[in-house]
Amino acid sequence: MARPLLTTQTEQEHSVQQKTVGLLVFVLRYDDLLAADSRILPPITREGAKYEVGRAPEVRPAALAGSTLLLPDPFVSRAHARLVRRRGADVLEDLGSKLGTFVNGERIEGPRALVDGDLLEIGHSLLVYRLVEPRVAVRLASLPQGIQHGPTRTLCPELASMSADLERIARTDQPVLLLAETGAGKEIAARFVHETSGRAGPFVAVDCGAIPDHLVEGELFGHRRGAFSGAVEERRGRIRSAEGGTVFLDELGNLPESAQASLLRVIQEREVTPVGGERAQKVDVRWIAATNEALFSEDSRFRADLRARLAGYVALLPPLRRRREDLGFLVADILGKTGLSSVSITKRAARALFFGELPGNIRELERALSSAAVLMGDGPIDVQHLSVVAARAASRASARAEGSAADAPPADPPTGEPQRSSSKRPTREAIEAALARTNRVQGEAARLLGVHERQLTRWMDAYGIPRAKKSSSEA
Ligand SMILES: Nc1ncnc2c1ncn2[C@@H]1O[C@H](COP(=O)(O)OP(=O)(O)OP(=O)(O)O)[C@@H](O)[C@H]1O
Repeated sequence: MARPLLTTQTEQEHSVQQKTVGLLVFVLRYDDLLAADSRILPPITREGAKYEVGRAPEVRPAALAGSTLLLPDPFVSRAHARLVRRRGADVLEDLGSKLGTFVNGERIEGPRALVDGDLLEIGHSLLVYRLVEPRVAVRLASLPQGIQHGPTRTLCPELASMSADLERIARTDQPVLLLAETGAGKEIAARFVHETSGRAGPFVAVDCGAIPDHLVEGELFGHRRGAFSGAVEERRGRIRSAEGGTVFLDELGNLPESAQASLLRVIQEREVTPVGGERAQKVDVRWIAATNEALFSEDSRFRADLRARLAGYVALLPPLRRRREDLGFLVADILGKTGLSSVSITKRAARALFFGELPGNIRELERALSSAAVLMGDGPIDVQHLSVVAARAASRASARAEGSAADAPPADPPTGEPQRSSSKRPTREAIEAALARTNRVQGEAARLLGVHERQLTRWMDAYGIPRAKKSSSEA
């Protein structure tokens, strides 16, 4: 039969997919959140090839045995589902399993072509489907347990390649600029660069948003005794304290304009003049900066020349919702710190926590799991133990009722797009809801509301809302 000239949308999607390879990642089992046995499964690359998904006879890491993908999960049927490569797409079918096969929380009734980022539930196992370029698939499939990224491993293709780049860049003296949403792991990445750099000096973190404007220069560059009222003794300043090591400028977007000019000189000249001092002092430091602001947008107030100096290597770290394949390692890392020997989670709670947006990223996951681990008693973690999920639902409902900006979805990582900003003052309740949602961290609340932190502070002052924490490290 002659092929129609016009292809259907599905066929067009498939032809796009042919340039990519589908990777199935076993992420975690709801019954054992401490297992940390996430792994990338061998990809199906040949047209018509298939594998069946079934229950492993014993508890062992998920693996392909012959043409069967064996999952170490008693809730998986012996012959549960089938994955077939058909016309360039990976198609998932349920094989009449007892508990069904779910994609993004919906039970599949017929064959379902998978798309990038799909979340699969088979029994009590969570898997993520990712589409990647063939050369990335080959590399990742040869490292099924992921690559090291700071304290944990990553299976996320984008982060894995960024992490490999960061490791190479770390050994040079190139400055690194980390762009990511709040709580997405910027400081973890900065420490990773410092630790792999081989630099003998310390890692000194400076939260540029947490220091009052008039003290920033003294804090960074140090000061002579008597340089200003209150300067009762001489201070080296953070930059000189990092001699031979790394200065991590966190929340760079909040650095006051006057300090931006002075910092530019320090980076260019590699010397620091303390406030009130006359002689410049040589410094040898590596610069890493991080921000969740759109520094590259045209209307950014940030100095372009300083940005250019700090942007030796720019890493756009993915938010947690774009790296759900790492949930298994992250969850095991976070819960490992609680000292518990076993932790499980109900399907309902797992969906509420792992399938949601998580605007506070890893920090939000960390807080949610740490408090759930306390509240669950003998377990498992259920929805009522996840106060963050309930708080978000309540805040959404109240924001909807107020018609306020607090209901806005989380922003994507800074891409150079101008940020949303609103000069219209939200209601007092919307501001309170944003503060409650972010555990009263002002920077994060401002981001939720789509405004600069200073704007939020002005609104809080106008309503008489007590000042909150500038950063989460004050928690
Ligand atoms: N791989 C990991 N394992 C366990 N916890 C992690 C991991 N990565 C990050 N975290 C935790 O998540 C939280 C946020 O990480 P981090 O401070 O690096 O994010 P950030 O992007 O710098 O946040 P902010 O924007 O608020 O400065 C921290 O409490 C950190 O300990």
